[in-house]
Amino acid sequence: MSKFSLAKDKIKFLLLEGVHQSAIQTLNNAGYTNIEYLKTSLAEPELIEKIKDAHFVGIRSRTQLTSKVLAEAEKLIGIGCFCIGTNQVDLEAAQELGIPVFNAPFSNTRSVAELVIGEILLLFRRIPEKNAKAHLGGWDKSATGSIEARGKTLGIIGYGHIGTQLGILAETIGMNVTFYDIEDKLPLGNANQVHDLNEFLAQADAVSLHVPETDSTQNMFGAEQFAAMKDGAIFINASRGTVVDIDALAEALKGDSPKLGGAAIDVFPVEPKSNDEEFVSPLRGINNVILTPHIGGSTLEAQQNIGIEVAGKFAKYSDNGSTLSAVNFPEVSLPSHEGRSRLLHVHTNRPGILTKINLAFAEKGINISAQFLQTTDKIGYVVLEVDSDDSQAALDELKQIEGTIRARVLL
Ligand SMILES: NC(=O)C1=CN([C@@H]2O[C@H](COP(=O)(O)OP(=O)(O)OC[C@H]3O[C@@H](n4cnc5c(N)ncnc54)[C@H](O)[C@@H]3O)[C@@H](O)[C@H]2O)C=CC1
Ligand SMILES: O=C(O)C(=O)COP(=O)(O)O
Repeated sequence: MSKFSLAKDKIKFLLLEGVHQSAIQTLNNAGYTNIEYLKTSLAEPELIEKIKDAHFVGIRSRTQLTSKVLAEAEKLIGIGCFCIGTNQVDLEAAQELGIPVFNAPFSNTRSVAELVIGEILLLFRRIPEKNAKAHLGGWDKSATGSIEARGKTLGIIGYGHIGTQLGILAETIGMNVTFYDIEDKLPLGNANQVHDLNEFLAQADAVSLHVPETDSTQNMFGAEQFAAMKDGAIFINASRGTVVDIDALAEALKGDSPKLGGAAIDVFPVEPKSNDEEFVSPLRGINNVILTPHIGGSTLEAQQNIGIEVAGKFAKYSDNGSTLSAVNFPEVSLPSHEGRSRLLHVHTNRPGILTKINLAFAEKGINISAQFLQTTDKIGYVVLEVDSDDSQAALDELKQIEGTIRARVLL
């Protein structure tokens, strides 16, 4: 093993937020054993301390990987979000540092869709309210305000992986499904896309949000949107807390004749940093409101599959340089590379880099046996294969190329 490629047991993985043990198993199976595992997220100072010697870091939705933290992560080569959302990572800063960010775009989607179906049924029957009364010794046997889901309209905002599955499940219990999305989407089943948000809101008996946290979704739902909903409709948010104006939501749920019939909220603009911290919210104590601690994707099945998926992406990137499905990085899917050395080169995307590499190698008599290139607007990612005897010379040449962000060799 050469000095310029780390042995597998020297490659350090820092896994935070109690990711499933399947992640450790997957890494072990791939030969990676140097793993630090923590059940919690870390506040910035501790995170900076811990991340300094990590080559890979695995997080869930809580850990904030800001540009400041990333700047301190001198050895970091890969980030894994063991969840769907990647808004907790400064993706651009990671890209500029040549660090791919992976996530698990599918594994917990069914869990979220199932939870929302359950919540729709419970809210339509006013179960949260009746359940709370029964626990206090009350007996509210009444049909007032209780309705069936059959024949009602579910309006889904964000018709992606979760929204589409939710729509299919809702149709199986007899609901009509409409959706609102900034993109034109293929409607599944009998779903119907409505392009005007106000028209969409006026039709729906239940509105459920399934958009990512982006600039366009920040506070996209506020007083104006609640006012445009049907009287007595229910509202569900299991996407991100920043999408909804929480005070406006509280207003729409309060009073003697509230605008909304109920709500189920899983995500909040400010969430406790650990299970020991108090949950503070203007929604506490309001009738017919289900509050859950960001557990939409927290099922055993989802967590196990996510562990395998993201750890598998780490291993493929570390072993072969494959970046397939990275969210901030040129995607290259590569076979294993027996008998040859593979060089990975990340550079700022500018014309002529490949020519420079080829010229430099030709001058040194280094034969390139395979070459892969992918680019985004800002960076390019070249993977080259050379004879193992040439790998050190090739790496030295790559590091000299102007615009190089990172270069490393896999043996
Ligand atoms: N509560 C929880 O535990 C979980 C929450 N999530 C959240 O759910 C989000 C959605 O997940 P997926 O369905 O897998 O994402 P996705 O990327 O498959 O779908 C998102 C959809 O929203 C649409 N969209 C984006 N901006 C929009 C806007 N301004 N207005 C209307 N539509 C817009 C997109 O075009 C896309 O169709 C994730 O980004 C994550 O933040 C995901 C998993 C678990
Ligand atoms: O997958 C997502 O985006 C989620 O919000 C789930 O986050 P978590 O892994 O439960 O912290």
